[in-house]
Amino acid sequence: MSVGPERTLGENAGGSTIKPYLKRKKSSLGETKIAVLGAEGVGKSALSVRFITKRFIGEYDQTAENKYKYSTVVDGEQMAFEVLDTRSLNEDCGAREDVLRWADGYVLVYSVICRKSFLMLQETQKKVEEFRKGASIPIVVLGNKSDLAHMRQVTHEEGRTFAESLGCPFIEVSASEDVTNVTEAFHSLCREIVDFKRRSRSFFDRVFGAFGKEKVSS
Ligand SMILES: Nc1nc2c(ncn2[C@@H]2O[C@H](COP(=O)(O)OP(=O)(O)OP(=O)(O)O)[C@@H](O)[C@H]2O)c(=O)[nH]1
Repeated sequence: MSVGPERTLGENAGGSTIKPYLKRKKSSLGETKIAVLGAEGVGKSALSVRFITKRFIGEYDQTAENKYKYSTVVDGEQMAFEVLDTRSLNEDCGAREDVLRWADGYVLVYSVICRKSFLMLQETQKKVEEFRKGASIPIVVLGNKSDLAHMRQVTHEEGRTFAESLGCPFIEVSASEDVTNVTEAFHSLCREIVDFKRRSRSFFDRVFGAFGKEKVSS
C-alpha cells in the first residue's frame, strides 16, 4: 500500500522523500508516531495541518495520504512527532493493517455534524482493539467541527461517554477556528504514548531483566 509524500516541518524542517510503504521501526521515548483515523471529510487533514503549521487552509488534497515530521517541546521535553494523515477508503476510516502496526497511538476523529462518522468511528475503534489484541492503546477521541453548532448531530455527552468507555481523553475541537485545543489534543496523546512506552519498558525490564540475571548467576 503506497503512502504519500513524507514532509518534514517545524523546527527540523528539511527535504521531502517518497516512502513506498509504512515501516515499523522501534521508536524512542522522544518519538511519537501518530495515525489520524476517521471517516471521509471529518477533518483529518485539517487537524494534522493545524497542529503542525498552526494554520487552517480550508481545502486539502483528498487523494493523498501524507506523513508529516514535526518536532516541538511537550512538558519541557523535545518530542519528535510523525503524524500520518490517513485517507478513508471504503469506509475504513484509514485503519489499514500497516497503519495500525506503524502507529504508537491514534487520534480517532468524528465530525460533530455527522452522526454516521461517529458510528463509523466506533467500528474503527473495535478494529483497532482487535488488532492490538486488547492491550491498552494510547488514543484520543476528537469531535471536530464544533464551530458548526447549528448543524450538530452528535452531542458533547455522547462523545464524552464513548471516550470514557475507552478510558481515554476526549476533546471537542474546531480545526477551522481553534489552535489551542487541537494542539492540546496531540500533546495529550503524546503524553499517553510516552506513559505507555515507559510502562511497557519497565514491564519488559522486570521480566527479561530478571531472566537475564538468572542466566548470569547459573
Ligand atoms: N467548519 C469547519 N470545517 C472544517 C473543519 N475541519 C475541516 N473542515 C472542512 O471539512 C472539509 C474536509 O476536511 P479534510 O481535512 O479534508 O477532511 P479529511 O478527513 O482529511 O477528508 P478525507 O481525506 O477525504 O478523508 C474541508 O472542506 C475542510 O475545510 C472545522 O473544524 N470546521
